[in-house]
Amino acid sequence: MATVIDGRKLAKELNQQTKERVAKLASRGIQPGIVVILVGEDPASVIYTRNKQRKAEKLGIKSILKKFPADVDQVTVMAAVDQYNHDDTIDAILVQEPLPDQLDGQAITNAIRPDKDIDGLHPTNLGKLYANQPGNYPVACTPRGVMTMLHHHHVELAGKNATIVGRSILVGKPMAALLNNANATTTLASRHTRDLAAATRQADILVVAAGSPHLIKAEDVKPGAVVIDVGINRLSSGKLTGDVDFEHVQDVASLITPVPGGVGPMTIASLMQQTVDLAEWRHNGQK
Ligand SMILES: NC(=O)C1=CN([C@@H]2O[C@H](COP(=O)(O)OP(=O)(O)OC[C@H]3O[C@@H](n4cnc5c(N)ncnc54)[C@H](OP(=O)(O)O)[C@@H]3O)[C@@H](O)[C@H]2O)C=CC1
Ligand SMILES: Nc1nc(=O)c2c([nH]1)NC[C@@H]1CN(c3ccc(C(=O)N[C@@H](CCC(=O)O)C(=O)O)cc3)C=[N+]21
Repeated sequence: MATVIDGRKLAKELNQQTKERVAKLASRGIQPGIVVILVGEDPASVIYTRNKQRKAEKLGIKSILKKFPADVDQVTVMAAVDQYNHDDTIDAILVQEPLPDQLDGQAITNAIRPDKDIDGLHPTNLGKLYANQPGNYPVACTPRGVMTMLHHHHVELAGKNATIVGRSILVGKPMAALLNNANATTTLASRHTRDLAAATRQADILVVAAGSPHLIKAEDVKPGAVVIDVGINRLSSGKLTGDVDFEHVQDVASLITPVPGGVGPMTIASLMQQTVDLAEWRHNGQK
């Protein structure tokens, strides 16, 4: 029977540290600030955005929500990014995914100042991550939160097989890079993977970020594996569920994250942590 990772508890501990760092900055007259750009009314995004706003306020971080209607044009969003790039009270810019089709998300990401790029999606930051460069730069908050969880539970990574299901630029790809940088042997799977079960069964560490409920079943998991479920799926019953058949996989795994209460709260805590990182780096002149 697996040990269930308590993401809420770990997030609380991390948030406490962040709060103390915010207080230290306050004594220097600095308040970290984040702006979330939300286009349209995607219901999931609205909920996440609300959670982020609430947490920021609790920790003493300035938080702005910049909302645009779903039919906003490229020039208007680019102008907003430019405005926050130059706003000295803003340390972190987050453009909520998904964006409507008429917008060029890549161009918007590329317009964000790399030292305010809280999701670590700017090519400069992605390049540093892939090159495994030392130094201070932002990394996508979900994979960062997963790494914090793994370290907290003393999960050995060097020489282990890690399979990541899902290759988005926000989750799967940076997750694979972080695990590979930590000397795990990584397999990055997608819909094109011929034998997904073979890829997941060889994993000592299995991270699932596909957005498909119950994609991973007990027989897909190596006995004793560490299973991290990033998926957030809303069932027709209204209940939230991950990508892993938790009920059965917990009998096979050694460590497992639940949904809700696993990766989600750690994503938000990591977002807050990294907002303070960005504020410290910028104000200390370390780019
Ligand atoms: N807990 C948290 O903090 C967060 C949770 N999420 C959740 O994580 C999930 C993934 O998000 P995101 O990465 O943005 O999603 P995307 O939809 O951008 O990417 C999904 C990825 O999963 C792959 N995939 C989907 N179905 C299968 C399948 N049956 N077999 C193999 N691969 C598959 C896709 O493959 P292909 O590339 O071939 O299409 C794609 O690479 C979602 O449920 C999202 O809500 C996201 C961010 C944070
Ligand atoms: N640019 C961008 N960056 C993101 O990081 C990003 C994004 N866009 N778009 C949407 C996804 C999704 N995401 C979540 C964050 C927190 C929870 C979360 O707090 N979940 C809680 C509770 C959720 C609830 O109960 O409603 C939990 O799992 O326990 C979920 C999902 C960030 N995302």
